Amino acid sequence: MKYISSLRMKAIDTNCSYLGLSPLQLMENAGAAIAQSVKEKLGSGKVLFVAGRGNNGGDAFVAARHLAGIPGYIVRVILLGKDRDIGTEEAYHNYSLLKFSRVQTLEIRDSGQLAVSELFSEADLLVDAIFGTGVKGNIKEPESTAIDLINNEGKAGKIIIAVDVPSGLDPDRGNFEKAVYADLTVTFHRMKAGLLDEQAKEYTGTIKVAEIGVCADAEHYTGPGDLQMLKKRKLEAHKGNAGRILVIGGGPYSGAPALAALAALRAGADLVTVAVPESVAGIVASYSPDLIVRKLFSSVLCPEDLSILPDLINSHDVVVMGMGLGRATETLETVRKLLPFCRKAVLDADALAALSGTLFETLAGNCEIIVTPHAGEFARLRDMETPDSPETREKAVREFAAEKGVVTLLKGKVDIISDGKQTLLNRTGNPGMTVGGTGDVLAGITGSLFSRNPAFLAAACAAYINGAAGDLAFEKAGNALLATDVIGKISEIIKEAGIG
Ligand SMILES: NC(=O)C1=CN([C@@H]2O[C@H](COP(=O)(O)OP(=O)(O)OC[C@H]3O[C@@H](n4cnc5c(N)ncnc54)[C@H](O)[C@@H]3O)[C@@H](O)[C@H]2O)[C@@H](O)CC1
Ligand SMILES: [K+]
Repeated sequence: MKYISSLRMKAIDTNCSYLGLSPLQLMENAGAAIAQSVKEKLGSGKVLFVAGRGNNGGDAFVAARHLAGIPGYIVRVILLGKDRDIGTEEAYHNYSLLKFSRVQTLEIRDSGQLAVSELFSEADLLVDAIFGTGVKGNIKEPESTAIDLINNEGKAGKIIIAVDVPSGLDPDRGNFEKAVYADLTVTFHRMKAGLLDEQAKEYTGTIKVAEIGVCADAEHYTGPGDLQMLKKRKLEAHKGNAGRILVIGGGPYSGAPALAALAALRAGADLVTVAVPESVAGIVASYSPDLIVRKLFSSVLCPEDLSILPDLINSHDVVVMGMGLGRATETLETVRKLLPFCRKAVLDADALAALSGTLFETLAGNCEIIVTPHAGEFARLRDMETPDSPETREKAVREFAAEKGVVTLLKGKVDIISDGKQTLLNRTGNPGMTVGGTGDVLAGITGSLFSRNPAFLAAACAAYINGAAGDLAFEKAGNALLATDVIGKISEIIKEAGIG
C-alpha cells in the first residue's frame, strides 16, 4: 500500500499552493469528506466536533458548517482554546464562518471547564479533530483531558470519527502516549504510515482515505514544497556543518569547475575546494576569492594525482566531478580509480564518460552516486538512444536508476529525477539556459544539497533551484542570460524557501 509521511504531505500542500490550489480549498474538501462520513454513520442527531487550534481543527469547522445546513442535525463545536489562539489563517477563517452557520460554539479556558461540559454526554456522535499530523511531544492540557472525554463516550457506545489520524497518534511512526479510540478514521489524500502500525490498529477503527482534490502535478513535479523537506541550517552551526564539497574538474577548460564551485557555495555549502590541474589552477583561483583551489600535477587529471586526491576526498563530504576534465584516456582512468575513495559523488559531464555498467556494480554499497547526464550522455551510459516521448523517457530513467543503484537526474526541457523507486519531474528553467555552464551550476548545487540530504531529494531540489534561479535571471537577461547570472539568483530561491 502506498503511504505518505507527514513531511511529504506538507510538501505537497505547499506545491498545491504554488500551482494555485489554496490550502483553504484543500481544507474545504477535507471538511466536506468528514461531513459526508458523519452522514453515513448517523442519519440525524447531535454531533459534537472537538477541535484543536491547528488545521485539523480547521477541517472540523468546515465539516460542522456543511452538516449544520442539513435538517435533523444539531451541530456543536468545542474549541480547545480561544479564537485568538487558532494557529492558522485557514482554520481561523473557517471558525469565523461558524457564527453565520447555526453552529453552537464553545471556547474553553482549561481542562476543568471541559470536564464539566455536558456537550460530550449529550452527543450521539463525536468528531475528534484535536490534532492530526501536527502533533508534537507530550500531550498537554486541555488536549489530554479532551482525549479522555472522547474515549469515555466511545466506551459508552457513541460513534467516534477521527479527522486524518486519531489525535495523539504519531502519523509517521504510530507510537503515542495516549490517543483517541475511533470507530472510523478519515485520512486525507493518502494513507499515513503511522496508521498502519500494528499497535495503531486498535485506535484507528476502519480507515477511509478521502480524496481532497490535490493536483497530480503537486506530487509528480518538484516545487517549493520539496525544498521544505531539506535539512535546515542550525543556528548554532559551525564551519563545515553545512557541507564540505570537493570539486574535481578542469584541465582543458577552467570555467566549468569554477561555476560548479561557486554554485555549491551559493546553495549553502560552507567550504568548497576546487582541485584542478596545475595548468589552470591560477586562472580558476583568479575568478573569485571565495574559492579554495588545490593544484594537481599536470595539464589534465592524471594517475599522479592519485597521490593527493584520496586524502582530499576523505576530508570532504561530497565529491562533484567531471566539469571541464576532458576525455583523455589517463583522465578517465583516474576518475575510475578515484570513485572507490568517495562516499558521496555527483558525476557530471566528462566523468560520465568514464563510467561503465560494471563500475557501478563494484561501487555498490560503498559510494552513493548521483549522475546528471543530458540526453546524449544518458544514451552513452545506457548504450541506447534516449527516448523522445515523456513517458518512455521517464521509464528509462527509472529503470536505469534501479538497475545501477544510482540516483539519475536526466537534464532536459523537463528534467527527470529518479532513484528507481521514486521519480520526480522538474519544469523550472527556460530556453535561455541552453547556454554553456548551466549544467556545471546544477552539478554544484546538487553536491551542496547532497552533503546534508538524501541523494534523491538533493537531486530533485537542485533541479528545481537551478531552473528557478534561471527563470529569475531570464526576467532580466532574457535569452542572453549567462551561467553566472543563474548563480547570482540561487540565494533568492533558497531564501524564499526559508532553507538558507
Ligand atoms: N495538505 C495538508 O497538509 C492538509 C492538511 N489538513 C489538515 O491539517 C492537519 C495538520 O494541521 P497542522 O499542521 O496545523 O497541525 P494539527 O492541527 O495536527 O496540530 C497542531 C495544533 O496542535 C497543537 N499541538 C501539537 N502537539 C501538541 C501536544 N503535544 N499537546 C498539545 N497541543 C499540541 C499545536 O499547538 C497546534 O495548535 C492535518 O492532519 C489535516 O487534518 C487538511 O486541512 C487538508 C490539507
Ligand atoms: K484527529
